[in-house]
Amino acid sequence: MTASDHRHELYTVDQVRALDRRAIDALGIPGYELMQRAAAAALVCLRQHWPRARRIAVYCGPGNNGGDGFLLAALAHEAGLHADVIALGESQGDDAVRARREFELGGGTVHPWQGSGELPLADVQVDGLFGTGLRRALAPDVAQLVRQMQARGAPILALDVPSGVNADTGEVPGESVQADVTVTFIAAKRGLYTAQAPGYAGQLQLEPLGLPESLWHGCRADAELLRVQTLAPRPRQVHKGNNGHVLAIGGDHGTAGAIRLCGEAALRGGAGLVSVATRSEHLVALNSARPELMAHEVNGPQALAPLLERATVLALGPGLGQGAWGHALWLTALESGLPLVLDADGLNLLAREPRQLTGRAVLTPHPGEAARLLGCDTAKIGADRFAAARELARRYGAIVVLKGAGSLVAEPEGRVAVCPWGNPGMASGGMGDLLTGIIAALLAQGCEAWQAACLGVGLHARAGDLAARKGGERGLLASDLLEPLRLLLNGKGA
Ligand SMILES: NC(=O)C1=CN([C@@H]2O[C@H](COP(=O)(O)OP(=O)(O)OC[C@H]3O[C@@H](n4cnc5c(N)ncnc54)[C@H](OP(=O)(O)O)[C@@H]3O)[C@@H](O)[C@H]2O)[C@H](O)CC1
Ligand SMILES: [K+]
Repeated sequence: MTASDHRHELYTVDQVRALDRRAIDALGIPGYELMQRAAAAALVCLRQHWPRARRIAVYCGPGNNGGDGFLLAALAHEAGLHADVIALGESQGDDAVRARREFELGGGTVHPWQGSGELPLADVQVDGLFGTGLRRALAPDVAQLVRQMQARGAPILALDVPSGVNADTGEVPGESVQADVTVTFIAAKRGLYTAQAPGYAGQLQLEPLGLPESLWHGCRADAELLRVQTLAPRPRQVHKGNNGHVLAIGGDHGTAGAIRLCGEAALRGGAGLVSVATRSEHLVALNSARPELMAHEVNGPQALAPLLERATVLALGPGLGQGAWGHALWLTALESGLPLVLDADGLNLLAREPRQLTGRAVLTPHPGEAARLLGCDTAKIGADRFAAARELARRYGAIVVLKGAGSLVAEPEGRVAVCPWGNPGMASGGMGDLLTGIIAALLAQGCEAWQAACLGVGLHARAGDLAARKGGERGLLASDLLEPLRLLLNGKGA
């Protein structure tokens, strides 16, 4: 287990608590010392990000997150900074009480938050309100404080978890601090990377508090962060047959765009050949727009059969519709037994006619499709995306990509990877069609399903970030990702 390994591991709150316990019991490091190390690491982080800060305002909650805040304020005083501390009521727990007393004994004054009132001037605000102990939405008086902190305009450093974010699920049950930087201690909490959390955490920094590697040995993590991966360079003596043949099936009346984006992404994703089975009305447009696509008119299963013979991987669903035409093609495609990526209406048809797809399928639902596949509402999906992704993978016997902020990749045995890339500009039409084509292309080039899903999700999100860095998030179009995708696939680009 190397240092980098556990830095890519994601933990639940309970697992982090087990690590705490282990540090205290097995390594003999008192909890208060962990708090002191956290405060010191947080002050270093603050001065790295805002080296000219002279005045800080520290907001302390009732628990140990608040304790981190009190000790940071005490250290800031010792370092010559001015620290104002505002506290939510009394401190709970020995360590938090001790930390508060240490701040006061050092000459600090704690100002109780009365539910309203002017906040102190500050170059940087420190959020020590709640961390892994948050158990419900922020109360109105705390939500008011958070709104005033945001309105102050000074940057916010969140300690461990932005206050208001559920560290296990990434859900924000009410309001939350919107941090510029979150410094999280000992282990990365899985909730910081998915659901609403990425919009509140700002830049994430993991501080292991100088604990020895042995602490993580044998400690189970719940999930892992995707890492940058690329495919091995192509051998010189290669011909198009070596890189598979993707057959994209979809594009009912009026939805040629979806199947075209999917086919084009499969080409840019490196598939050797890409055919498209679609409505006759789209052929001219497809062939003139992208002649490298082999577009075929398919009016029913009979016409699809010879195309299935030649294909090695299917991309089934973009613009497929749920009518008789789409349903007939969907059934025939599933019966072919070919490896496949199932998306959009291909998923909605699966929700209507559930079946196991063991071993050869990647499903790419957004939360709405996921809800239909599980027979629940999207609120339940958002309440615990990890559980939803795992249940989908188990129930359908497939690799599942649960799309959205912090997309998750899950396999039936329970393994989950989280995508740390992507941006709000990608919430636009066609992005999903692209992902389907990319994953199909990777399957066609010999990746097994888990690797194709992880690599495809990572390439897709990083291409979105590259395109957004170039031209901004607003107005980002799916086709803007095609060029960056090719760069990243070949190990070029940022
Ligand atoms: N894990 C580590 O290595 C370290 C952790 N540290 C810091 O400790 C916090 C976790 O501290 P904890 O005391 O468990 O929890 P919090 O400080 O996050 O919450 C404090 C209490 O607040 C109450 N609570 C929860 N939600 C709300 C709410 N919405 N409104 C009001 N009050 C709330 C809750 O008590 P209740 O009984 O009222 O539920 C909590 O107990 C961790 O995040 C780190 O910052 C160590 O200091 C460093 C190492
Ligand atoms: K916090």
